Amino acid sequence: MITSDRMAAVDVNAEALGVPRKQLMESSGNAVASAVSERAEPGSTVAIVAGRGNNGGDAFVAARFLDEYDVSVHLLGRAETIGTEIARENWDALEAGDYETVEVKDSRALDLPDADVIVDAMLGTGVAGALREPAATAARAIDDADATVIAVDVPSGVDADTGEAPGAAVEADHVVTFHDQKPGLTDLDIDVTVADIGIPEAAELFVERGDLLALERDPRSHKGDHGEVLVIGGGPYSGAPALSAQAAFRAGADLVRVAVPETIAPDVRGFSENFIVEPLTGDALAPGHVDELLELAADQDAVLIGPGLGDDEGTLDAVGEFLASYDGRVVVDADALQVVPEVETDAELVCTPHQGELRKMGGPAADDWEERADAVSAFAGEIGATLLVKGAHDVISDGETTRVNRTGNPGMTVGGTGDVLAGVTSALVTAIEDPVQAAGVGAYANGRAGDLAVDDHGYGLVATDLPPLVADALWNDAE
Ligand SMILES: NC(=O)C1=CN([C@@H]2O[C@H](COP(=O)(O)OP(=O)(O)OC[C@H]3O[C@@H](n4cnc5c(N)ncnc54)[C@H](O)[C@@H]3O)[C@@H](O)[C@H]2O)[C@H](O)CC1
Ligand SMILES: [K+]
Repeated sequence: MITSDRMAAVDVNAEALGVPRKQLMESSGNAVASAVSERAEPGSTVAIVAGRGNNGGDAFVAARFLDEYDVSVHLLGRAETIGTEIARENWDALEAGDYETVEVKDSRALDLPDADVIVDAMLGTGVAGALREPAATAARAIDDADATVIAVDVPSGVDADTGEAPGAAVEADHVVTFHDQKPGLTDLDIDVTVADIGIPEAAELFVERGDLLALERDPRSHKGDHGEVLVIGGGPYSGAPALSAQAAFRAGADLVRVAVPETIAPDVRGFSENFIVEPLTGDALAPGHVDELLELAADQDAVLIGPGLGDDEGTLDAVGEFLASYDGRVVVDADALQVVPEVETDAELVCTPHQGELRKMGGPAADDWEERADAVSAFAGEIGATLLVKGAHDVISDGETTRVNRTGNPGMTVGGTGDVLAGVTSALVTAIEDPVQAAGVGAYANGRAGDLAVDDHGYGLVATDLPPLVADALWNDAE
């Protein structure tokens, strides 16, 4: 089962891993042609009704595999409005190959032949809202026709994730969907074929640039929409909470508050004028601070607890009490991690241990990353948290979904890069709904930033190089 957002990411990841989209479209088109030939004898009349996106593109490819049929392709619009290069190339190939193609100027002009099979290739996962004209009238014309209707990927007008049709929709007899079943198709009592179109398993497992699509922002958003983060840290160390806070900004947080013991508050303030520093009495986090922290955390979108806390007993008690009473999203890092296995909490935990900290949490040790992926998935399920286990290959899992990140380099063993990753992740869990995807993008961006830093500084990179490069990795790194 795969949602259309994840499908879009996997599609781009496949391309990043060397499988061209054009090849995916060829495979999709081939699968559609197979579905036609399983339901109609050669010589039958096949009418293809195509939209101007890649859903239509799939059917242009299918037409080329249906030479033994009497095929006509009806494009809803003019060829020059075809929206993607690969669909346009496939349309041009039809015209060059003397296939029967019709550009339907408007819905009144759709003149379907008396067909044995109609292929519905108007819209797939790109549909947004109720069907607009001419697709709406075309959908009714398809339903009124006395033909077997085969839908490409999703019946046009149906939302692939919910199965709902806010407006007109094609009632298909059969759907050929690609790569994996779509949630919205399972409730429709229609016969569905899931066609393998050559997307490698790696495109779902490895975090690649397709996963950055999850960060696309609604243009109508406004201040505060993109994450208010509270960082709880410091005590013996002031650099760690400051680095995490800076990293949270660079990963898109709108507001960052930093709650640190008053003894280091001036240092943290000195690090950047962007933070709102909330001084805590004394020189270390203590149980007496918990109520104040819960108040501060109440209207935040995420909390990060751990950077630079130190591990004296009172501090760890305070972490346990905070987690036991908080029910929002919390990224837990560094010394706070050891508290997690013993604490009962309603909070949604995202833990970011390195392998040594994972063992201290009672987690598995496994050198080989594939073994580690399975072991981390099992442990994440056991403790009911999302784990991001750092390593040459970072492993991210919540026990259900497991991702692996391969960006980064040995230069990143320098102190502080973990504080940056924790800060980045605390901002991303406010922007990306699924914590596994958020942590995966966090690991990817942190590693990419490290790779960009090595380009500038070799292995002389330091953690403070990373935060600005994280922003580059997230927003300026399109290949
Ligand atoms: N993901 C994969 O691995 C592959 C997907 N393929 C096919 O591509 C489509 C998705 O293509 P896309 O171009 O993103 O969108 P669509 O073609 O589904 O639709 C876009 C098209 O429709 C217009 N439109 C959007 N909303 C409406 C509306 N409410 N009413 C009318 N028209 C609408 C929009 O303007 C565009 O013109 C996927 O389903 C697969 O079939 C790849 O080819 C194979 C791999
Ligand atoms: K369709």
